[in-house]
Amino acid sequence: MGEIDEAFVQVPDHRPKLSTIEVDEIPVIDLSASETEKLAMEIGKAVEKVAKAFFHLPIEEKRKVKRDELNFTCYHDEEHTKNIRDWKEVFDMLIQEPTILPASPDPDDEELEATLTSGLRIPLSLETCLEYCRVVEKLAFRLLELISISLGLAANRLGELFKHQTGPLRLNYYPPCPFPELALGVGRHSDGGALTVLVQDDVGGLQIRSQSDGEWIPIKPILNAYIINIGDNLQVWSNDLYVSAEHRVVVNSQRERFSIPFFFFPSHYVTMKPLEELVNDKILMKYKEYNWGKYYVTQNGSNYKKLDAENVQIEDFKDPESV
Ligand SMILES: O=C(O)CCC(=O)C(=O)O
Ligand SMILES: [Fe+2]
Repeated sequence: MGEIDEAFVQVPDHRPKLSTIEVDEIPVIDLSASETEKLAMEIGKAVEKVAKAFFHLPIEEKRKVKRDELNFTCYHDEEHTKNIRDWKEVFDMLIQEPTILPASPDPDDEELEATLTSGLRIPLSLETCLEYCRVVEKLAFRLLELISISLGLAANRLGELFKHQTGPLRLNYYPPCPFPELALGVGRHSDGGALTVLVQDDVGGLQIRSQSDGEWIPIKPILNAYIINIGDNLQVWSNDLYVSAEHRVVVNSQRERFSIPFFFFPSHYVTMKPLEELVNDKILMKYKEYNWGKYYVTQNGSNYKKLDAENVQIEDFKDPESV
């Protein structure tokens, strides 16, 4: 079986227990009143086929479209979450045509860069993926409306921040792993944006950390259901009324696994801070403000490889005065 590369090995506290409990704690919401979800599911199946065909290409072919520190789309097989290498391969493409982002993480550099996904020359059907994005973004806007209303805000309050959304669609591929007790497909993290709309196949492996006792709860695959993750942006905007979900992926030695997260990120110029409507003299802002575009670009550049220090995260903006 050989030896595992040290870069993949989790510290003992974060190694997965392979016999996990089965629970039904995750709420399931039926939004099937419109055709949008049905259509998204159908195109989603086509995207899964596209992903399978791409990841089964020889590694040399995939590496021809490999990302680097400056261009953070396309193929990547060296992502480090919390500084440990993930047992996975990914393909990222930006959703908005074009997507506008800061050209560099440097706070003084005001240059912007526009990326057109459909212009890429890639052995993968980008049109199918972009068609899927157009349908899923309708679902994401609808979810944002429901969340805005739940916070006592106007229905379009959050959606307005996504006029020039910056998120990627990601294709995740987890090859079988001979060391599933030592490595993780994705290490523990919460998603950086507002919402993630995730489709997983029937293999299973996604786990979410219970807020009450810290246990890892497996998210059982449900046919034709999306998993919706609350991301860090909603935690900041809602001043901790919504909490981003910590999750990870365990791998197995038998079956490969595919998943497709759609990351819904706001416009690059959005200033991240708790919404004014949700704070007052008594409820203080729990986060200091920061610019979304620079934060995102900084985080992406550093996920690229192993670093000396941990990646930038929302905890870095927690206001010590408010806790
Ligand atoms: O593969 C999954 O189920 C989840 C992947 C994930 O958490 C991510 O890509 O951020
Ligand atoms: Fe995630």
